[in-house]
Amino acid sequence: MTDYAIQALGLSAGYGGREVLQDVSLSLKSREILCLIGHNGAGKSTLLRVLFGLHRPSAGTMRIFGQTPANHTPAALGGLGVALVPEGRGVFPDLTVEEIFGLALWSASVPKGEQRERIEEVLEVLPRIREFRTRRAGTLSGGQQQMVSIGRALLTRPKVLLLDEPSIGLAPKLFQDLIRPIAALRESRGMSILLVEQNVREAFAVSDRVLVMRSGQFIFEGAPGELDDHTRLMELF
Ligand SMILES: Nc1ncnc2c1ncn2[C@@H]1O[C@H](COP(=O)(O)OP(=O)(O)OP(=O)(O)O)[C@@H](O)[C@H]1O
Repeated sequence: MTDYAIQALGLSAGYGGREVLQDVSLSLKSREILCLIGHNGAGKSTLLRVLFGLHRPSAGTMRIFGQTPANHTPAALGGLGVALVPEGRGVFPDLTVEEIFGLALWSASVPKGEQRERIEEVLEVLPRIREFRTRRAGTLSGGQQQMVSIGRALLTRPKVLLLDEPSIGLAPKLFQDLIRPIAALRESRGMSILLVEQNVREAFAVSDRVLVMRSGQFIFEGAPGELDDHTRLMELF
């Protein structure tokens, strides 16, 4: 068994002939929390979409726990244990939280007899969802919707969680309340997490390693403590 959750080598990707990711290589260790930061448009979301099979790279290879996905689709990557929580939550506003979870369980082909247990597992991590599970997602606050979005991803029991800017629209304290129980899944469930964030203070507090991206390339890799000096951080942005 390899020690790496993700090994990506030489990934390039873009849109309509414009290259956004340029020969990017990244490794995420098993049980590691890696924080990816960078300015708007640097290519962070594109990288997550490539890693989840939503966007096909024009070059490069990927292995998940040492295995090459059979094809470059979310079904194949999901089958190897990868889940993405997209930027902007993406919850269906007219559906209740229970319906959203039901749909996620159905599309992941989780047998009926196991569905209750899966939901209970998610409620253990994010207990506040219980209070609003019968409400339509469109009536929930930003933080509550973010919990639903993360909860939906956890229902598939991922081994690798890709989180795209979960703090957007949340007050720092709310983000802290959200990210800490997710980060704890590394210990309790052996999960590996790739966290794209702008809220560096809270994100660094839970991360083992930081990558900084600029114009589709990594320009820094190191421990969060190396960027405590904000002047350094500003130079990199
Ligand atoms: N579907 C798309 N079609 C065309 N161009 C796109 C598409 N999605 C993203 N881009 C472009 O690709 C570049 C990288 O975008 P991406 O969303 O990956 O950056 P990001 O680092 O996640 O930015 P942000 O922090 O603003 O979310 C940007 O120039 C963006 O305009």
